Amino acid sequence: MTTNNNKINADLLKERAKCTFNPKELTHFLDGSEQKTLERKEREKFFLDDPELKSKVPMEYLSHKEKYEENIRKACVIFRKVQELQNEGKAGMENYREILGGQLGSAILPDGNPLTLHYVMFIPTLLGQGTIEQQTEWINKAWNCHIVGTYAQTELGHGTFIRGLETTAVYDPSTEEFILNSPTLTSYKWWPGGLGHSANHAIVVAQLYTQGKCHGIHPFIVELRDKETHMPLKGIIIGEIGCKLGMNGTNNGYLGFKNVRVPRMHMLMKNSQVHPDGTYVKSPSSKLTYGTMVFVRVVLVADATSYMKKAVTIAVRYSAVRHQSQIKTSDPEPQIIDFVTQQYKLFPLIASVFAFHFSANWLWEVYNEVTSELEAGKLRNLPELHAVACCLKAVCTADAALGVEQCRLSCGGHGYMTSSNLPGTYGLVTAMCTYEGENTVLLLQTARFLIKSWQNKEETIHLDTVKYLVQTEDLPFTKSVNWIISAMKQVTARKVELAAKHIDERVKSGKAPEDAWNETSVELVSAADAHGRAFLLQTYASTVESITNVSPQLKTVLIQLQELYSVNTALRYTGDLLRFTSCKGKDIEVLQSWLEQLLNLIRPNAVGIVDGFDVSDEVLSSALGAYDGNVYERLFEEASKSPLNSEPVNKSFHQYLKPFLKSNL
Ligand SMILES: CCCCCCCCCCCCCCCCCCC/C=C/C(=O)SCCNC(=O)CCNC(=O)[C@H](O)C(C)(C)COP(=O)(O)OP(=O)(O)OC[C@H]1O[C@@H](n2cnc3c(N)ncnc32)[C@H](O)[C@@H]1OP(=O)(O)O
Ligand SMILES: Cc1cc2nc3c(=O)[nH]c(=O)nc-3n(C[C@H](O)[C@H](O)[C@H](O)COP(=O)(O)OP(=O)(O)OC[C@H]3O[C@@H](n4cnc5c(N)ncnc54)[C@H](O)[C@@H]3O)c2cc1C
Repeated sequence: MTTNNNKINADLLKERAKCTFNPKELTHFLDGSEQKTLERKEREKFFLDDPELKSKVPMEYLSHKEKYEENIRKACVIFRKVQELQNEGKAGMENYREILGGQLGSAILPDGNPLTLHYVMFIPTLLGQGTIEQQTEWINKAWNCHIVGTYAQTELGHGTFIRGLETTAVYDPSTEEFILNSPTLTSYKWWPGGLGHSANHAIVVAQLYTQGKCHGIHPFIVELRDKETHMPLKGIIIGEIGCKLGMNGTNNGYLGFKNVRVPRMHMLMKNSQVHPDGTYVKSPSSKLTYGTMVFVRVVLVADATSYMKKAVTIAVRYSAVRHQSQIKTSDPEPQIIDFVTQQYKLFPLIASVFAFHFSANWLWEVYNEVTSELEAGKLRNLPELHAVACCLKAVCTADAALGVEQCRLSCGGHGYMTSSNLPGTYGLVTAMCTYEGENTVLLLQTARFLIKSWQNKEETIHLDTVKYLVQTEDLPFTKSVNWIISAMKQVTARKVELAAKHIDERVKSGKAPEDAWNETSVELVSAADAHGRAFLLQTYASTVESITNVSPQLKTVLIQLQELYSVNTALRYTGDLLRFTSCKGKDIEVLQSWLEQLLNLIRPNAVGIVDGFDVSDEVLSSALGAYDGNVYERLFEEASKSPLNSEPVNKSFHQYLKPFLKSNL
């Protein structure tokens, strides 16, 4: 998509003129500093200005096969450039976050990157699960892309219940090898990104058998394809799984094994080991095998934020440019952003970008702290990290998927155009609700931790993220963010208490604990969701309160957005507030009118705030969302790229339509 620098849309000019703060200051705040903004822009330029990373034809007009071929071409260019950055000593986490994620990554490869799994799961698993010797052997090869890997865990029959995986790895002490097999159709690996035709290695998660005993699932490094010819190696059955709702460039694959032998040292042995004679040494915690999933859940919260930033930027700018209908018959057609229902659709989404951003930062820091502790053999904080990562991943990706769809709907018919980039963005975001742990399943993991926390009150008081469960009180209603936070905590605590009580009652009535859990699971999911909301609200409030290094103008906007996020959350949970706190119907009316006031306060700054997100036109890739607001020109320009418009009459007219018309004469 080209950028028209000539003319800025008059409505956008007006919007920018009335903005009460400096959007650049917001950009620096979100990036972390002015220097970090410069680095990000330099990085974007480094990738986006490369002619090799531009497509001649819009990707959506390519066939499935062509799409893959174009994607892998670009992915190789991207990774070569990533290596260049590495060689210049610029291998920071931000490079990977942007080039693999929803910001820069999805601009260059809007249908997903077939090599993402190499960096996001293959290398992290080698680092997290390999011994020092294994890392020495594999990391350099992987890091320098002498090999390309993926993470093959999910099978046709099992994605969630990984203890039920069926792929087997049986140890043979006579050759000191593992023999991998796929004993059933349902044991075939199914889904791994890049597995179809890109990766030549995989971390394969399989049931380990040694000395006649199964020891559960473990990770193995398996070479899949010949280094030179790329042909599948003997005993490897491999292919691509076909078209999906979105992400059709990620080359997800299937994989089966027929007596594939790998050396003993191809089992990643940092946590548990198999000795040459077949003796098995147990891991200090079987859950350490699940470590890569925790890492990805943590980074997905930040990634969901990037997609939301893009979608709301598109929808808000478009809403400022688009005129439709009438508010007063005497007046011209208003900008659709002046309809309060439109503001209600979009402004809470703007606010949620900040909520996600602050929680994602918090989660990343805590993840790093707990990972250092794990390295030192301290496992104490892993359950709490797992619980909070599960619920933030679930809540933020679910909200992001709904939010992107809301943005699409808010753009009316033009939002349905591929060239708005909202359908494609939805395709990428909705997948996040399923991969790396299906959201309901993850909420149930958090619920498990909440129930245990409720039952062990003495310990819970020392756990930062859940101590409120045993400390909450039902404060009298006030029109304040503090009341909303305490009320949402109260809602969560009462939901956890009730769920615990109902499990207990079911067990007492003779139900097995597992059945009692299942029968209570709707309540459990709801409690975990509320916990996620309370966490987002609290983190938002603590972060905004601690900000001292911004101008009063920006601080005012940040507070308004925080208030909007809080009030909107409270109104989404009206039923729960009335049920579990002493607030009354009239208090809900106060919240409703507060929400309306906030929409009105944010209205003049809406375009300024999304400008402050600083998503460049190339990254936005949207006819509706570009900085200049020349929406209609861009829609036409994109339509002209349709291959059908390359000739005035398509040959099918003579072949089908004309004979049909004639036959009706
Ligand atoms: C070094 C280079 C770095 C560069 C990287 C840069 C990265 C930047 C990237 C940014 C962009 C991001 C772009 C991302 C694109 C990503 C594409 C991803 C593609 C998708 C991949 C996948 O989907 S991989 C497959 C994922 N699969 C799953 O998630 C499966 C879900 N299922 C499970 O997790 C589990 O099976 C389960 C939790 C549902 C149940 O397990 P199990 O039955 O064994 O457990 P129990 O329920 O019995 O629980 C037992 C006990 O263990 C606790 N527990 C469970 N899981 C964990 C865990 N992970 N960690 C810690 N503890 C765990 C559980 O709570 C129980 O505890 P109790 O104390 O007994 O209650
Ligand atoms: C785009 C994409 C990319 C992926 N990439 C990879 C990859 O690179 N590597 C890899 O290994 N895997 C990958 N996956 C697989 C992914 O991790 C799984 O699809 C995911 O973990 C969900 O598992 P499932 O498909 O078996 O769903 P299921 O578990 O079958 O879920 C179906 C339904 O059952 C419900 N359900 C299941 N168990 C429970 C329970 N215990 N309690 C309550 N409800 C339950 C779920 O909530 C859901 O509603 C990918 C998936 C997608 C969509």
